[in-house]
Amino acid sequence: MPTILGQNQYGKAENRVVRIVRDGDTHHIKDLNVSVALSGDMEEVHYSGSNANVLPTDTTKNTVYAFAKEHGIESAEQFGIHLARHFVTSQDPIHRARIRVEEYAWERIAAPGAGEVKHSFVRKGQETRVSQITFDGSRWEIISGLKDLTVLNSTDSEFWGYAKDKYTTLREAYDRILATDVSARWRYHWTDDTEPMPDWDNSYDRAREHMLHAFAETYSLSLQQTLYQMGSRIIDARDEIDEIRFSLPNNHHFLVDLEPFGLKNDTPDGAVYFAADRPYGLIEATVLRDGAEPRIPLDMTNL
Ligand SMILES: O=c1[nH]c(=O)c2[nH]c(=O)[nH]c2[nH]1
Repeated sequence: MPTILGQNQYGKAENRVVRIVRDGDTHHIKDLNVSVALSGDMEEVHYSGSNANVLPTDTTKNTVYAFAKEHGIESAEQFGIHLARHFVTSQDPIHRARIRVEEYAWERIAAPGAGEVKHSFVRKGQETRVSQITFDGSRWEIISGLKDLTVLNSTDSEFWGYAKDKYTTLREAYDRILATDVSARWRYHWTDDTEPMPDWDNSYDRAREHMLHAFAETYSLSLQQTLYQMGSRIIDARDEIDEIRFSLPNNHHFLVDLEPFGLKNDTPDGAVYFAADRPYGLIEATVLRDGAEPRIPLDMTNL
């Protein structure tokens, strides 16, 4: 049976880069995990083992560190744009570069007496910022987002009126806990080098803020409804974003049956829940600007 090579890409994954800017004794830290994936005229290396078109993955790693030194890290997106442009424009056989960046946030330790410490940091335990930068020599695709942003509403959430069959045992809920670990990816309208770029950091902060406010302010009849509110709030408020996709586990909290111990656990005040970790409902959807093309992959969580 004849065979042919299908889709392929290669590069160095998970280059951990930490850059410290020392502004007198006040230091600033950027902490990234950068993955490079290149594709182009790579038939020969697969068919015959000729490496003539292969820029070594080791070189892609070195480039990440050299660029961090030479160009700095203004934002994850900007850094990815520099790298993608470099690989595609400097190597003829490379036609496409995809750079994935995870960013870990650090905050200064505030020590009693010393005020804010200028060079001691504690890693923020909250979400991880993520982005994916793709360049094919003419068009850009920038997808940014976050994962593991854990949120909880202790009221203003109901779930009832759902379809029922002979396997349905779920009790209708008129006041439940709604909790999730938000994983979101949004796609920027910007694709063309000649157009002004968004302010990536500001856009991230605003998108995160809109999403949290919508989560807090929505009186929820389902996690699906809350998801749509979170997405549409961002699309309405941020012109630079055309599409946003969410993957939201429903982190179930079940009231514990304490009847065996003669304890009633049916009042909202002091109610005791079992926080289950699995199985969980998984609610996923994309919210689009009207007319925009859906481009964020359905299974986006490793992106
Ligand atoms: O917000 C929810 N959406 C569902 O689709 C669902 N299904 C379920 O069992 N509980 C919930 N909650």
